[in-house]
Amino acid sequence: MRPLLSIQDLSKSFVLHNVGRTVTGCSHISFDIMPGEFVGITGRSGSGKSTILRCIYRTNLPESGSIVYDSAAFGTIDLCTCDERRVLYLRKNEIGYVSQFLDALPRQSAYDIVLKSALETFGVEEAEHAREQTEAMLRHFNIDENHWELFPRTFSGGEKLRLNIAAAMIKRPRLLLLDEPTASLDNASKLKVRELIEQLKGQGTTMLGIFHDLEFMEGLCDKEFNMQKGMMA
Ligand SMILES: Nc1ncnc2c1ncn2[C@@H]1O[C@H](COP(=O)(O)OP(=O)(O)OP(=O)(O)O)[C@@H](O)[C@H]1O
Repeated sequence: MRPLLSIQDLSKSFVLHNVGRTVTGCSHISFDIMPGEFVGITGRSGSGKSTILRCIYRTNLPESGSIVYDSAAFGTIDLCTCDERRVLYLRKNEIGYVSQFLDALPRQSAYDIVLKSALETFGVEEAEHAREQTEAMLRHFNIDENHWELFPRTFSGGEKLRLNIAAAMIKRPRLLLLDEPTASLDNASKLKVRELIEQLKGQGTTMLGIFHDLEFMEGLCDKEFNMQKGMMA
């Protein structure tokens, strides 16, 4: 079996033109993720964890190294060098990104946020199916039906997060990137997230996650590594 994601010698630094300095994001990172695996990244604030995830999602353009992803549509593809059109396709169809922040338009209902993802997946010609899937997904992630038409700005942290995960999961990503999704959640909501991750794992989703809370990660990861000053410790 080949890895779903193979990262070799990945480095990214940021040039701060205004102060004439270069800051290391991450340096010489190498690891593999096998299909269905859950890999955890730990490390202090500023150690480079999010930089790795953002390089995979190509929010950051990697500087050197390779991120070889085994895509369903394109076969093996290097996310460091592939063209933007393919990156957008993969974001839409294969790679999901969930953070603690809800990235939604201000006046969009919870239902519409998930429906938008569903329509991107199934196409507007399958609108009825997209609606059914949206409702099933909202129920699956315990979003109260009374909340579906509300703007999620007023939602609790846990509700926003569940909505985020629902919108990401309706696309059935082959690879899910979790960027500290439990930050600022209370213990009950963290447990809920853990349950969701266990469910996703059971469904065979491959995941790479950053968590500050080591207790939370206990027994959850197949592999984990620690970051220190941009490098794998
Ligand atoms: N866009 C950017 N421009 C300049 N410097 C950046 C940028 N993004 C990250 N950095 C720097 O790169 C280093 C690694 O940041 P990164 O966000 O990867 O850390 P992290 O381990 O995820 O931290 P946290 O746990 O606080 O989110 C930090 O020193 C940070 O200031």
